[in-house]
Amino acid sequence: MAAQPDQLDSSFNDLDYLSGFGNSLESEAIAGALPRGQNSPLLCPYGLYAEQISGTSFTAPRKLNHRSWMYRIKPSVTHEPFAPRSPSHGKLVSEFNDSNSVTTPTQLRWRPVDIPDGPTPTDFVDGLFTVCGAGSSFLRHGYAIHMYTANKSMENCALCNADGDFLIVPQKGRLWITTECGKLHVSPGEIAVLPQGFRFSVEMPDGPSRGYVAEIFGTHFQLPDLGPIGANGLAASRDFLVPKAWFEDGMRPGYTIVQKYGGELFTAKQDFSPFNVVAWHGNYAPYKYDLSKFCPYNTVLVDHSDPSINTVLTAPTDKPGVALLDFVIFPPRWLVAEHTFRPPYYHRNCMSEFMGLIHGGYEAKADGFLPGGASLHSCMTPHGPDTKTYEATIALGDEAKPHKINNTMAFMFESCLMPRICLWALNSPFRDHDYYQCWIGLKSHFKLEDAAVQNAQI
Ligand SMILES: O=C(O)Cc1cc(O)ccc1O
Ligand SMILES: [Fe+2]
Repeated sequence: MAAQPDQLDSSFNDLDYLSGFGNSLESEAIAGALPRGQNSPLLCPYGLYAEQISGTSFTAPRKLNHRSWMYRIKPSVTHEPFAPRSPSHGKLVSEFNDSNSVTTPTQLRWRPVDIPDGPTPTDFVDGLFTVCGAGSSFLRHGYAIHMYTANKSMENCALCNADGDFLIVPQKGRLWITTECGKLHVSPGEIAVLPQGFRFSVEMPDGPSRGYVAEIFGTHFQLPDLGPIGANGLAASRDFLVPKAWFEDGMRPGYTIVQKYGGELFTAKQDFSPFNVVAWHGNYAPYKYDLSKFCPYNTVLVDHSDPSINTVLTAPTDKPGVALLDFVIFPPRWLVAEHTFRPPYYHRNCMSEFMGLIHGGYEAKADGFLPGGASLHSCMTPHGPDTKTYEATIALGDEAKPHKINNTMAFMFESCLMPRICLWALNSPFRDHDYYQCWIGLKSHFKLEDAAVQNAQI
């Protein structure tokens, strides 16, 4: 059969996906496995069990309602009782308070955290640690920002996050994620969203791996409105890829389900794989997105656009225009503004900004912000370009020609909630305690003589 245009695309190299954001989709690993005309027949095709997963309350308005139906070999309830995981994890937080985190308005920056090597291999679950966050998964309002460093695949176990949705940003090493809806292959430069409640298992085919995770409680990611931009631009719905049904049958003795519930981990044993869904349909499913597909917008005459112009996904609050968490990127793009200071402006923001770097450099920092590193500028904490960036920009002056920033992919998790910081992050050996030095050298360019000359001319 001749190759379809989509199959020539590099994302389709290995796996085939469904596409679209928030669509109602359906997929059968075996033809005829999806019941027709109803969701819950007395007997499902092939003797499968019908099971619904709800991502919103049953009564959520239709445009916000998320649910899917899975047709599986055994229902997911077929397991022994949950018990606290031993050893307990200890570095995951889902309700931020003074027993597990502290608060500081200081500008924070971290070098990339070392990836474990040597005799104690670490998988995605053990390698995940909370950096900061706010609110509570119990109260269904808030977020947590985690990072992971790991070097081995999860074996005979799956994670289920009852607390919220994970938005995973791999920085080093691919992630092969098996989910109940099927498989996702995610490379650095792509992101994956694992919505609340889905069971998934992460393989690390490249060994040592590192990345960032934003977790949101009580809501889901949406595509941002485009307003006057129009009907196209930024992230296109068709570029979001959803797995096709994939299942495994047979016994898997000692299989462990790890349930993250209220920031704590619980385990339950079962003797079969949770990835036993032969067919599914609905609009609640994991997905991935390749950031290089993003169509960025920017100023074409003067001044610097606010970073919201490049929002990939947004998790809303009930207040219009106020995000629980925006995922914003700073992709390769042309800078063309005339008589304009082109790097990010100096600013204080009522929202809090956590930033990471996937590869390359970041336009506001000449040094010290490295791929795999991170920074946090909390609510109203001043920040902006470092001294080197400021001086280099001014030195170039008005002669700056249109210029393309290449080989870069920085991102920001921006939230209206003020983050508390976990002590292991604040006291981390990777914390850059000299971060403030990058601005200390900013000197006054104020020339009172110019005012005197002008005043004399009046
Ligand atoms: O602080 C940052 O580097 C992120 C950022 C970038 C930008 O172009 C404008 C505002 C902003 O907060
Ligand atoms: Fe900022």
